[in-house]
Amino acid sequence: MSDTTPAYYGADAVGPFLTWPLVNEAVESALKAVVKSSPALTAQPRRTFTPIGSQSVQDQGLLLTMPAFVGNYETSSRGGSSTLACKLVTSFSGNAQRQPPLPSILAHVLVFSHQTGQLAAIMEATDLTTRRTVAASLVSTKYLYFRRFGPDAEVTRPITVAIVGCGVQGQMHALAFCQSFRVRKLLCNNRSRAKAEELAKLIGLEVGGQAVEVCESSREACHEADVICVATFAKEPLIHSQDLKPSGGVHINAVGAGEIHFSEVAPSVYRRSKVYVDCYANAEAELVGLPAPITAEVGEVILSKDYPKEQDITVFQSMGMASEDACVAQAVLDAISAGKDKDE
Ligand SMILES: NC(=O)C1=CN([C@@H]2O[C@H](COP(=O)(O)OP(=O)(O)OC[C@H]3O[C@@H](n4cnc5c(N)ncnc54)[C@H](O)[C@@H]3O)[C@@H](O)[C@H]2O)C=CC1
Ligand SMILES: O=C([O-])C1=[NH+]CCC1
Repeated sequence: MSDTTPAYYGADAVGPFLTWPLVNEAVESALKAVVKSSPALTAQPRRTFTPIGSQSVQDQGLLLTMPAFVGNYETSSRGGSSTLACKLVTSFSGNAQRQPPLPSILAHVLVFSHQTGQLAAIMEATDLTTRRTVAASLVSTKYLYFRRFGPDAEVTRPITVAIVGCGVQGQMHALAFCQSFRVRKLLCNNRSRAKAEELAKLIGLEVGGQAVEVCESSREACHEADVICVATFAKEPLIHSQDLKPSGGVHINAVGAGEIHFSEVAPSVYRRSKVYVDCYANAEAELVGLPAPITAEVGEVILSKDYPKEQDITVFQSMGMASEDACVAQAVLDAISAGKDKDE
């Protein structure tokens, strides 16, 4: 009888495989796979939210279950690939205040054989979640911002980036944007100044080569930014229309805010913007009340090459989707197996 015990991969085993080329490619595949006209076969039922009620707002938490099957999607290493997975992720926004602090978002992904349904692996996915979310912002910025200026703009065009919210997501966005694009200036703002200062120091140590400023307000951070990444739990808007560069030509990655994804950005911004999402089906359920129509899915833009105009204000309303986790987890598993095959 064959051994049916699933393999367990902890954070240390997964971490070395979460390189930007691997994660970006898997996330771009997922963004394209969910588009209706895509040749990939995707089933991504609505994710469930289980609220964990408590008297204290700080202690409130959520458990999300996120299943996805992505069949016959393109990868550079294997041609057509398929994946069946379910991510279990919790969101406890008070965790950062605990002693010692814990991440607000904690996750595992279960990866199944799409041929037999057997559970093949359980993978720690906290860092995977952070990186795939950042990758969705990187890919969106490439196609929704840079490509409006030409085919090589993501390599040649210098940009000023604002980071609003310098927690786990904000830090990883700052690092990845500075490492992936020509960032001439990085402007950091956080509710508590100490975290923005911590991030400025980290960027100086890890990247260097760009000016880094700590800003007292989100307005100060955003007023000259070409690209803005906002990742907080704020229920009230942090970015207003008058905070943006008067000339337009701004892209916002709206990443955070927990249950109401769009609360960080003011209606005044949405009303002037073209809004893009990772997936229509999730948007229908999770963006009820969004103060603007949705222009397209990011994957539609990648496939159609119908890029925004130079002076447009664009918002990537990132919700996070299970297909991204499934494609990244599968790519990590494939890389682990390829490494094992080489050793044998
Ligand atoms: N779109 C997606 O795929 C994903 C989105 N997220 C979301 O990203 C957001 C940030 O997550 P993490 O960085 O992991 O959390 P974190 O707890 O590490 O960082 C949150 C940051 O936001 C700031 N903040 C919290 N509440 C605030 C408020 N009311 N006003 C201003 N600033 C506030 C905190 O000072 C902290 O620096 C959350 O809303 C989370 O749900 C997380 C994972 C995936
Ligand atoms: O997609 C995801 O994993 C999450 N979105 C919001 C919290 C976690």
